[in-house]
Amino acid sequence: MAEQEKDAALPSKENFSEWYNDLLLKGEIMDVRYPVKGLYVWFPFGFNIRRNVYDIMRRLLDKDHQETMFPLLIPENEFMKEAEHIKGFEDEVYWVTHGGLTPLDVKLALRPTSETAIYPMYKLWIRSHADMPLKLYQIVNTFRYETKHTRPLIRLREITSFKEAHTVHATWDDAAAQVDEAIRIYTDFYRQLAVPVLASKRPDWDKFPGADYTIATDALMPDGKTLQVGTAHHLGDNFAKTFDITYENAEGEQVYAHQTCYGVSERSIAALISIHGDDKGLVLPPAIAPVQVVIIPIIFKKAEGVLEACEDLMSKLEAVGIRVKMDASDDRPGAKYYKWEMKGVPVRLELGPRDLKNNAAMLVRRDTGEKQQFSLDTIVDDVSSMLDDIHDSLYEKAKESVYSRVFDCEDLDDVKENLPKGIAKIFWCGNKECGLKLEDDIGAGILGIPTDQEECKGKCPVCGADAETKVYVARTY
Ligand SMILES: Nc1ncnc2c1ncn2[C@@H]1O[C@H](COS(=O)(=O)NC(=O)[C@@H](N)CS)[C@@H](O)[C@H]1O
Ligand SMILES: [Zn+2]
Repeated sequence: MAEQEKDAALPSKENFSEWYNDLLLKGEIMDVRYPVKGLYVWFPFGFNIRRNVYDIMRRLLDKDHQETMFPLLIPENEFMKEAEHIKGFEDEVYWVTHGGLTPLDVKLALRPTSETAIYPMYKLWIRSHADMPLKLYQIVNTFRYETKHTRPLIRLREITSFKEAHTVHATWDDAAAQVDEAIRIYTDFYRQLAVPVLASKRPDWDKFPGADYTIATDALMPDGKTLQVGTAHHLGDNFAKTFDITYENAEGEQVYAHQTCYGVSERSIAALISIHGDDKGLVLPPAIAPVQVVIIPIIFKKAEGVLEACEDLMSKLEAVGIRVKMDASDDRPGAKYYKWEMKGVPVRLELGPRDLKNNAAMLVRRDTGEKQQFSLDTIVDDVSSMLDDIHDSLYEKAKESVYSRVFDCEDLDDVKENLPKGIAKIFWCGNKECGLKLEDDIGAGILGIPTDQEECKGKCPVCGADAETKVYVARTY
């Protein structure tokens, strides 16, 4: 790792963009120095976070999904089948045209997402009711020739951690229920990352190409912009008609199946780093921290049993499944504190000769900096409950930060005044021209109709017609 960049201090989180980019290096998350635009390299520490994050996703999905893997390369004739879908991806798809020096007779798309790789196989696998609901997912890399500003973890050209689920159902309603279940799973997934998300139904012009409708989960970033961190799409029978995915119904007729797909990427990691980090570096929710406790032995001339006591503590903590590391290097304690704070280790345990004499150790919380002595007799339970407290307080703080930046607005001036700070809620009559004019006028996007929207009456700020819904609007990544 290039040491020189790591020495300068981390910029303040006030200048979020510089802080974020510098932290990806100092926190050993991703190295942006790979010589292809939009492609980045995972440092092992960052990759360890990724593994913990996707273990949570797998635990949630494996309850009633199965994981599999489809090919990366999609033949042009399959890719070009779904008209809507092509329109959505034709200027983003990478093509493979040669095998070695030999031009391919059929050029192959690098999957930007995998509907057109998977659904020709679903056609072969779906025969009858008994084959549904089919719920498969894969965690793969996908490729999109993004023309907007690329950013590590946020907007990549190779999405390295694309979790895509693709389900098949007998009816439109069954698929609609699955879309709701997908959003429930995502909300739970993000709760475990201590990241609050707002779910809303995207306006029609912003739905996934080829879908009936899209429900998205957005996270609110420190700079007041929202990041779309997960989406679930009701595909109706659009793709089933294109790929001829049918099953025999009770009356013996062949009917088209109904489908959903839903995806999350490494944006999940961008959100947790951005929302919880501070001016000293990463602040990692314990559930995904590669190191949950770092033990720092405070040694003077003679070790006086400190090292042995630390080793003993380490094995006790490991025995209850806590991820613990001891830093017995000959760095000064202050340098050690700086290093492990930068890497977001939730709890630091300090143990010196005096502590040993008092049969105690010092626990320091990374999120609040609070220091407190605990008896060595109860320290394992104290560490476990401290890790739970850290998660809960990170989540409460993050929720508070979101709610304080969602502004219920009466008119467009109100919206414009509040947009730099976060999300605005404003009435909208629902028709497209008003929506596009609204977006144009405020220079921000309509995120959509909140899924937890209660009935309300008002006037569309553009045309004055009656409106029954308020929508979230925000500047977005
Ligand atoms: N270029 C990108 N870099 C990082 N994440 C991305 C990128 N493009 C999309 N994503 C993430 O991937 C999620 C799913 O992408 S998507 O286009 O909305 N949906 C699909 O591709 C569907 N096939 C569901 S898997 C998005 O919600 C967003 O969080
Ligand atoms: Zn209107």
